[in-house]
Amino acid sequence: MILDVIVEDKKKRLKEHKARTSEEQMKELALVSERKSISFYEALAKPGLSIIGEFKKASPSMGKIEMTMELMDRIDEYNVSVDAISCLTEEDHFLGNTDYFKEIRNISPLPMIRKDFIIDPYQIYEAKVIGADCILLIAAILSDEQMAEYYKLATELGMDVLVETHDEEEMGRALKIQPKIIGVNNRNLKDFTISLENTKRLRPMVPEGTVFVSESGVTTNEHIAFLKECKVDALLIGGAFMLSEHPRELATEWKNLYNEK
Ligand SMILES: O=P(O)(O)OC[C@@H](O)[C@@H](O)c1c[nH]c2ccccc12
Repeated sequence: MILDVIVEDKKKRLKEHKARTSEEQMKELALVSERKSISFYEALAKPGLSIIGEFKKASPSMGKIEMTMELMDRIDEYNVSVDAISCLTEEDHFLGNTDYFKEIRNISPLPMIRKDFIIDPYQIYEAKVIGADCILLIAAILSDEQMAEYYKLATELGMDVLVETHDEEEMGRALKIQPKIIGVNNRNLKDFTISLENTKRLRPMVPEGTVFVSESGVTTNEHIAFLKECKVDALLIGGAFMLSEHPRELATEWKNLYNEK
């Protein structure tokens, strides 16, 4: 199963990272970091649809993504049309890294989420050090204890957390920690099939006041209309923006479509 492969590769990468900067050092760097986080939560909680625009160079489902524009130009467009940025830092399957993250951090005033497969507190300290405002915790790869512990650690470091779920069981486990932001991934990370029905099915489980994010597979106006019926607070969109030569227009069009009465 691909998710297992990604997590195994992550463990190897983690060893490399720890060999360069020890956990003790990374923790110290995180604790002395003076950067004040920008609220990811607020960016999504405000009235109307919010969009998290993602930057990624590849993915297991899309393969290597041909760049339709320079990184700078893309982020300039995101800066004026979306509410937050997601940047993949996973190296082996998404060709991400922490340097891209920092590069984007330097040219964007928007809150940013570090998108990775977090399985160790080290990555949370590292997220803080590279300037992340939020981290992703994927219920499918974490125990209840890990989810609770990592959520707390990120919060203590001043970051928000997007807890990602994919089915009822994961949603039930995630809700136990009462996260401020919860996401439903429409893509099954075990076999990559996409179903927006996931959002529809799990949406009623989420208590009012919790920010709800629908993630992945959003590519058409029909999808936007469908998700509007589900009443989401935010969408996480990657592929459609990466393949577009005009991500700003697309984001603006979809927001207008969603927000019109
Ligand atoms: O490119 P898409 O289908 O618009 O999806 C974006 C985002 O939801 C997806 O990249 C994602 C959602 N959860 C993840 C967990 C790990 C890696 C990637 C992801």
